[in-house]
Amino acid sequence: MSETPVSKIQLRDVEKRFRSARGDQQIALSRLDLDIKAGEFVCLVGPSGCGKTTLINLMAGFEKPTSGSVLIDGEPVTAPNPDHIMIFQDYGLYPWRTVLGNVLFGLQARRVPAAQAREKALAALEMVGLSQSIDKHPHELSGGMKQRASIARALAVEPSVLFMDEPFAALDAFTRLHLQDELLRIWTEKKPTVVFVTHDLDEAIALGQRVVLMAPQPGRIQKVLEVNLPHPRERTDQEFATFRKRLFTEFHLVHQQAAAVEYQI
Ligand SMILES: Nc1ncnc2c1ncn2[C@@H]1O[C@H](COP(=O)(O)OP(=O)(O)OP(=O)(O)O)[C@@H](O)[C@H]1O
Repeated sequence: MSETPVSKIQLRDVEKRFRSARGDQQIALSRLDLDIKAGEFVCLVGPSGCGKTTLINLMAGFEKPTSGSVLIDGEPVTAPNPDHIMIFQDYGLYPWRTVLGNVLFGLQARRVPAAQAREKALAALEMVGLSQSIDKHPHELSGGMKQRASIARALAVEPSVLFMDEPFAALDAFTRLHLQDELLRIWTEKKPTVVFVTHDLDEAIALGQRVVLMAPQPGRIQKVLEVNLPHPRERTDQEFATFRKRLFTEFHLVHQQAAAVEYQI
């Protein structure tokens, strides 16, 4: 597989409001600015309801901003783009297709000639370690294998951006660590731009070049931290522990502020 094209993402003064069931407006994201470099790996963290999913949905074109602009490579994002792939927590595999059939799907949709599509699909499956399971159906796979299949399906079409919304949240700790390492290996090799939402601060530190800490009410960026730790990042290293302490301290502050707003302390 060749190296993936990469894209840069710019958000300028982005606001997103939703109308609640009662009819009043809720500000999910307020006046948000963010620049993500081409080929960068950025993690979004923050307490529940701070707008992480809303933000990634805006970048992926599933939602439109109420005001402000979301640009990828200078073009406004107005709809989902086949070169910008979203990977969800629930895998999104077609149960009636085999693993290979699932990975072929996106290539067939792009009318890639059959032989070339098969070659690309097999290469992507090899990359995620699923070469032995290409004829299985999703119900025959473990959670980790399903998520690997969905990553292979995304990689096969060589996306310029990978959006990942808590992709490993449903997996056990061992599988999760393993897939984090695999994702990093693939990113190092292919270098797509990656935007990764997680609740797990350790996961964000292990993966991200930058960690974007968000705060709620209204959803906004509280702090952007550069993770200046070389790969592979050992979760037991002193530098990792030091960074973790910094991020947890910041996270704690966000929580305290959110609680103060909620309970009007
Ligand atoms: N379609 C919608 N209609 C109305 N309100 C919405 C909608 N989507 C999100 N919201 C609201 O916007 C805010 C941000 O939600 P969002 O799901 O983006 O947060 P999050 O940080 O991803 O939360 P979590 O970590 O719990 O997944 C929340 O208050 C949520 O209730």
